[in-house]
Amino acid sequence: MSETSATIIGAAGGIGASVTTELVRQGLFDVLHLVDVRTNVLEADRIDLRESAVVAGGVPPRITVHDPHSARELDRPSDLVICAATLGERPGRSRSSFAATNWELLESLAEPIRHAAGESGMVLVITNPIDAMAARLARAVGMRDRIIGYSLNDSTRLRLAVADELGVTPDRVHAEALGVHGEELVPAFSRVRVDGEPVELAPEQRVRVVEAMDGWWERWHALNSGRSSTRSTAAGVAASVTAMRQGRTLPMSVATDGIDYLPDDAFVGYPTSFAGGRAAPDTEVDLAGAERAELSAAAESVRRLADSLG
Ligand SMILES: NC(=O)c1ccc[n+]([C@@H]2O[C@H](COP(=O)([O-])OP(=O)(O)OC[C@H]3O[C@@H](n4cnc5c(N)ncnc54)[C@H](O)[C@@H]3O)[C@@H](O)[C@H]2O)c1
Repeated sequence: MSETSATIIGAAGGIGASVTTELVRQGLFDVLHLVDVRTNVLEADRIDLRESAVVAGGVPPRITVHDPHSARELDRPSDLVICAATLGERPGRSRSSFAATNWELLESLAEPIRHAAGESGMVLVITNPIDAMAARLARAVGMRDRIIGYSLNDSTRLRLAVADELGVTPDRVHAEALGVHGEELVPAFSRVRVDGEPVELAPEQRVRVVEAMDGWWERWHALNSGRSSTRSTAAGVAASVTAMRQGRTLPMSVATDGIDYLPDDAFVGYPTSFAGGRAAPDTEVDLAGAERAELSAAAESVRRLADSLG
């Protein structure tokens, strides 16, 4: 079997380092290419990661370290390119307020990303605001069906909120939060399942669940921890890698092409199929009319934000 490899851009940051640690812990790739402007941090991490794999009883992956410029010279493309690079995000500000600065950064990284993904690699955008960043990146490098935005944390939070409301453990709950990552969420109440069976939440229960979801960012930033959600994101990225390999469907931000009630040229959180190594909205999914309308408005917002980025 050929070697599996991933490139992590922004690998020295909170999210990049946590994701890398989880990929090593779960032994998901044979080769990891770590990319950041802070290569000294990556060199230290390389030593630590290799030792951690040995302590855990596994075989360390081959780890290479690059600055963004030398990443253009990677000799073989990766199966997965993860982008978690950012500059100067201010705590407490909305995700969309980072759009201009982060797009300027991602635009400068577009060529290394395209090169690292080659002809068949997937690109997972974690940098916020993910939907607009994915939309702009797809306009810059093409490969729309290989770019996805990482929004799984929204669905995790919805599962927790539904579980709390129904008094069950979250492992029994299937729930998908669609729409704009974090800011214009569309909880797909029509698709909530407990133990695989459809469950209808009463209107007042839905209100409480929506309040729990909408208030997450404020509650998190009020703690002033200086951290982003490194553990859940790392666990979610590792779970996404496994789901992609198995060709399963996951709620992620995906190109809206093929969904007739959504605008073209946008990205939005939607049940995403990974069959055949490509990301596409799952056309079997049938949402309630109100959910479709909210999703359409969310996708319009993403398209407008992406258009505004020059
Ligand atoms: N999608 C999600 O669910 C989710 C969850 C948490 C955080 N995020 C987002 O992930 C991003 C990263 O967050 P973080 O907490 O790790 O930030 P961070 O500041 O800790 O890390 C960012 C890293 O990017 C690196 N970087 C800057 N310029 C670079 C360049 N030109 N090339 C390569 N690397 C470069 C920095 O050196 C730094 O190591 C943010 O946009 C954050 O909002 C998304």
